Amino acid sequence: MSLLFARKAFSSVKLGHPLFRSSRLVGGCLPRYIHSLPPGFISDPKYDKAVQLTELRGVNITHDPLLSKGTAFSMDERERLSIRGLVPPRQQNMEMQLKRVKRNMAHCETPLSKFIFLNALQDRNETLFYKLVIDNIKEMAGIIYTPTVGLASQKSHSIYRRSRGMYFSAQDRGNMSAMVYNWPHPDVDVIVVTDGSRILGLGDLGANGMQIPVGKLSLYVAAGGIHPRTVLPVVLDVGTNNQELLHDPLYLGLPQPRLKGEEYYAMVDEWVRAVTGRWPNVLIQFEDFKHPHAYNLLNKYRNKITCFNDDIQSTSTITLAGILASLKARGREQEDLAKERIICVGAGSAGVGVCEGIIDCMVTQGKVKSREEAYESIFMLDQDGLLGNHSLAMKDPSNFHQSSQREEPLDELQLRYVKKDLPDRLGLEALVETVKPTVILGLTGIRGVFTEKAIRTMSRYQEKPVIFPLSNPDTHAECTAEEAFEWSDGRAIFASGSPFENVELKGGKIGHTNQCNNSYSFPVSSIGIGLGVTVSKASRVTSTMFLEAAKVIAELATEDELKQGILFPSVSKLRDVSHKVATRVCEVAYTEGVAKATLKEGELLSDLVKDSMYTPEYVPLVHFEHE
Ligand SMILES: NC(=O)C1=CN([C@@H]2O[C@H](COP(=O)(O)OP(=O)(O)OC[C@H]3O[C@@H](n4cnc5c(N)ncnc54)[C@H](O)[C@@H]3O)[C@@H](O)[C@H]2O)C=CC1
Ligand SMILES: CC(=O)C(=O)O
Ligand SMILES: [Mg+2]
Repeated sequence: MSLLFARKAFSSVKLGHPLFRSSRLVGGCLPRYIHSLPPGFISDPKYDKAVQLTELRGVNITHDPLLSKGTAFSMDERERLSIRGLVPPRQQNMEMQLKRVKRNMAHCETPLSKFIFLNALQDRNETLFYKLVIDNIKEMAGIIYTPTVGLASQKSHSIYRRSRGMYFSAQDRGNMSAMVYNWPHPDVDVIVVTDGSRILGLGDLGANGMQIPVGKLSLYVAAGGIHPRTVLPVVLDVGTNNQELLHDPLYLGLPQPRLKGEEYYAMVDEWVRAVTGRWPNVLIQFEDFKHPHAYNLLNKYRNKITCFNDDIQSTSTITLAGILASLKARGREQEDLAKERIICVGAGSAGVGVCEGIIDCMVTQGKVKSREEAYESIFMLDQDGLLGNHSLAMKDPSNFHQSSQREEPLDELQLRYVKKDLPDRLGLEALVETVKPTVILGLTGIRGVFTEKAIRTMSRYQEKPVIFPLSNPDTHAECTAEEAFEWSDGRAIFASGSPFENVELKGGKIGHTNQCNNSYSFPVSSIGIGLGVTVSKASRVTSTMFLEAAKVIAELATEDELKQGILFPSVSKLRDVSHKVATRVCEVAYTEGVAKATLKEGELLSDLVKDSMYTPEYVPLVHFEHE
């Protein structure tokens, strides 16, 4: 089909035509692209690849980041799409554009200025942005995501340039089902939503929290191959209790205290109804909701819509994968998970979520008689110390955490972890001496919680202590990589939520650091899961998907890597790993009967996933007339 013919052929295509709603409908004669074409794309044998349809012309194209190619528009496109004269005369390819972008970025002196630079690029030309991010993923992820995204969130109202995503505020109650139609793209596959109440370990940042959904979805696209046209970052602005923001005239969210109780849940409910009303198959990822809202919302919606909570469920996947891989690295069997003694410091959404995933795995391995027995392996602390037996507390005050008395009673989930034979509020250092843990996890958001004494004591009992300070950003990690290696005499198996450089050890050895983060680790967990759910059009996100994803990830590091304390495969395999995780998640979706995508006879799930993955490349633009 020539372009001329394409133009004629599509001149009668109306918006609302199935072509614009589902790429599958064009697939019958175009098997290679059956699943991969996003709405508005069609295969053109002349190019042996997809072409993108647009009814726009001129600046409406050059100013649209999803359509723009900057200086790379072909002469033919400039002619046909009324772009001639609107961009400089010389056509350049993407390689040349990348050279310019990198050179300009090198002038940015701080991580925040790099963040602003990349944001601006994303707002001009998403294809080029994603090409840059994918080709330089390690460097770029630290800017568009943690740690820099933390600082960008704190300063979001000061550095604001242009809006991305959608805000639904308490003022919008009653209007949300109409408002969702303000989003210009007809198909949305993935929404990441936050209420800004617990942004990384930085606390309540209100509407500034938008940077997190934006950053996570950028990684979804770059690492997971979800099409950028089908993702939607959202903030639910229910107010903020952050006094500094409330008193800052530049703050862009509602300057009012957070909604509470029924009012809060009613607003979330209205929003869920609005988005699922317009996009019934959308995957909703709840992100950075404070405890107990995080669990309450997950429990309310997990069996009704396609959703999951990233902090609770995917953190569990990646942490479990890290622990399983560490077992191999320590010369033990993965099936011996139940023999581990794990201290988890932090009893919030992430801490409890991670530990529940570990318990699920112990139970499926069949080495414990009951779920209750599995809980015996995990010791959980909050800011007041161990969740222990209240009647044993305070016999020897020197052993106890010196902080305030626990204000809230433990909730149903935390109560599962109470140790009846250990005193309540036992401090970390005394607990480490008592329990001699093999693994210590930090999910508190508090820098310095892993003290020198705690780590040195742990290292006395363990040849290779597994030390995971998982809080973000790096300034809020429970300990640094240097500290972990120094206090363990270089023997730690180390993983953190935000990236830390490898540490030079005595004798020229290297202390390898791993990044264990729900959305960005080598590999990714939520992204692989999200891709699998989207491709299979799963109606529910099930616990088995998270567990199976962990098992896939735990198998990926090579023997040699494991010996060096490297738990996850190298960055160069990032997209391969997303592909593997997504394929396994699809298998689970079909096995559990929640997949809705119809498979063609003989079609392999791994091909289905591969064909669905977005790659940033310029595709020919074809104009069609809207009748
Ligand atoms: N690496 C990763 O992929 C992820 C990391 N996180 C990090 O985990 C942290 C916590 O997140 P959530 O559980 O959602 O927050 P949350 O607010 O629900 O829970 C925080 C918990 O830490 C406890 N805590 C606070 N200060 C403490 C102290 N000094 N000692 C011991 N416990 C203390 C609190 O009592 C609470 O139980 C955040 O910093 C976040 O960045 C969260 C999700 C994913
Ligand atoms: C990584 C992440 O989701 C968090 O720190 O909240
Ligand atoms: Mg999070």
